[in-house]
This record gives sequence, C-alpha cells and structure tokens, in this order.
Amino acid sequence: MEVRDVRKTYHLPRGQTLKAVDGISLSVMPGEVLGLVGESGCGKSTLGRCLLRLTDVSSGQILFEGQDITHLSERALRPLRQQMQMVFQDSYASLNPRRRIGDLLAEPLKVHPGPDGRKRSRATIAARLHELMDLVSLPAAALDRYAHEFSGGQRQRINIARALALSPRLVVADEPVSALDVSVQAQIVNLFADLQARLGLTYVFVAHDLAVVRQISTRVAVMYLGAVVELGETDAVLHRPAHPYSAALTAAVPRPVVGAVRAAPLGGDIPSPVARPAGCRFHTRCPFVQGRCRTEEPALRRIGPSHSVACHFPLAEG
Ligand SMILES: Nc1ncnc2c1ncn2[C@@H]1O[C@H](COP(=O)(O)OP(=O)(O)OP(=O)(O)O)[C@@H](O)[C@H]1O
Repeated sequence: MEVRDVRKTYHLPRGQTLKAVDGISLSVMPGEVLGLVGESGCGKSTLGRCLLRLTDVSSGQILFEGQDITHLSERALRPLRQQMQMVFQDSYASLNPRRRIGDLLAEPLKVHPGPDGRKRSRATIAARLHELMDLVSLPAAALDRYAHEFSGGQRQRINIARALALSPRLVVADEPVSALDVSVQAQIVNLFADLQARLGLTYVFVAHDLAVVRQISTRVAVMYLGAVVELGETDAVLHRPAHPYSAALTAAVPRPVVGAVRAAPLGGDIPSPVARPAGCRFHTRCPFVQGRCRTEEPALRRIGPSHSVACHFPLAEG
C-alpha cells in the first residue's frame, strides 16, 4: 500500500477545522508489519480507516497493489474489500450480541463470491468456519454460541477470525489489544504474529504504546498531531530514536531499552488539533526546542537507509 500526502479534515461546528491526518506519506510492503504509534487523538485510527477507505480522505492518494483506490465508489471497492480487512479495539461492540458466532462469521462468506467467482455452497462455508476457528485456536463449538459467552480475549479471536474469513492480504488492526488484560494482550499479539507467518499477511498494527508494537512490528511510524514524525525499522526507532517525541515514548516503556536515549517524561498536554502550533508541531513540549522550531515546520527527511525523521535537530543519525 502506498500513501501519498493523505489528509483528513473534519469540519466542526462554528467553522473550525480539525486536521486529524495532516499530510501523511508512507508505504506498507507486502509481508511486513507496520506499527503505528502515538498518544490518543494523534490520528492513528483515522489514518487506519482512510487506508481501508472506511472513511473518505480529504486529499492525497492511496494506492493498493498499484491501483489508486482514493476515490473508488463503494461498488468498485467491493472486490478489494476482500483483500483489506480491519480488526477493531472494542471486541464486543463489533459483534452483534443477538447472532451466533457462526452466523456472524458466515456473513462475509455469503456476501462475497468465492475465489471461483461463484456463490459459496453451505458446505464450503461450514468447512471454512471450522478452519477459521482452528486458525484462532477456538473450539468449533464456539460457532453455536453468542458474543457475551466469551471473554475479551476470546472475542478478539472471533473478530480476528471474521477479518480473516475472506483471506485478506492486508489487515489493519486498530488497537486490537488495548482493551485486554496485560496477560491476554501477549497471547493475542502472539496470535497476530503466528497468523502473519502462517498466512503471509501484511499488517498495519495500531497501538498507543511501543511495548506492544515492539513485539510484532517490522517498522514503526510514530505519529504526533496528525503527522508521522519518525519512521524506521523497529530496532532503530526503539534503540536510537531520532525524534524527541519518539525518545519520550521509548522512555515510557516499562522495560528499559538497552542503549536507548533516555528522555525525560513528556510534560504538558497535547495541543488541540484544531489549533496546531506553528513551526514544528511538537515544539511546545520538546525539551530541546530552539528558535527555528517555533517558526519552521521540519519535513520528514531521511537520516538512514530506511529511517526518516521530521526534526530540525534529531537526536540520532541513521
Ligand atoms: N468523526 C469525527 N469528527 C470530528 N473529529 C473527529 C472525528 N473522528 C476523530 N476526530 C478527531 O480526530 C483526531 C484524531 O482521532 P483518532 O481517533 O484518529 O486518533 P487516535 O490516535 O486513533 O486516538 P485514540 O487512540 O484515542 O483512538 C482527534 O482529535 C479526534 O477527536
């Protein structure tokens, strides 16, 4: 997937505009896991929804396997919907409480034709449902039960099974473990990793803390106030963060990261995205702010073969 200068602006009452996604460019390579991190409200979910065209983008371009999908109609998007799926944070809200899990999982299989272009038979659907339960390590008996009969972790397994029903190539997981107990989080992250390896999936994995992203991501994009401020391989961003904001996030990870720049915990609140600061969007909270940062917005620039940062005075090079 190729994302070019994508923007999503919300128009609020009283004529205010909120730039939830403010000019993001990045690519997601086949088979990789791109972690998307940042504090609440920085635009991670909005970007995830833009990628899958679950919301319209205000400007920019999104290409999926070379095809420009930015303005495709819902009808034209339909065959592509099978290839791109989303797993949401709230496992309960996304499962209709009145329907059996088997019915919920069968729905996409009934709506979309099979790989041969024909409607799937009942037997094919039944076999696929068993396969899906197997993939997410739930017993087949779960198909006859209702969402409320499961724990949060089990419900998230069901959501993952539903996302995988049509054998997508790209999965956007929007904070899929944030609502779970810590011990269950690790199991679900492991399940994502295992499925990725077995099925050759590509993920955009949204999380608000680096500890989760570190477990699973190939590369990490750090977002702040609607923009990507650092993008690079997970190890580089975690061990040699170049942006003061990434450094602060790294410092907040409970387990110490050996050799990481230790920055002081971040002070101050995130500025309102309605009134974004001039110059560098992070300058109001940056412990290293200088004059230029207040007036001139730093572009995302390369500091290594696959490491970019939007900072006039990066903490690390390469
Ligand atoms: N439908 C909407 N109308 C107006 N503003 C919105 C809408 N959806 C999101 N926003 C705003 O856009 C900004 C980005 O929100 P988004 O949910 O994408 O952030 P996030 O990083 O995913 O946060 P969280 O982790 O809390 O979900 C926030 O300021 C939010 O209030």
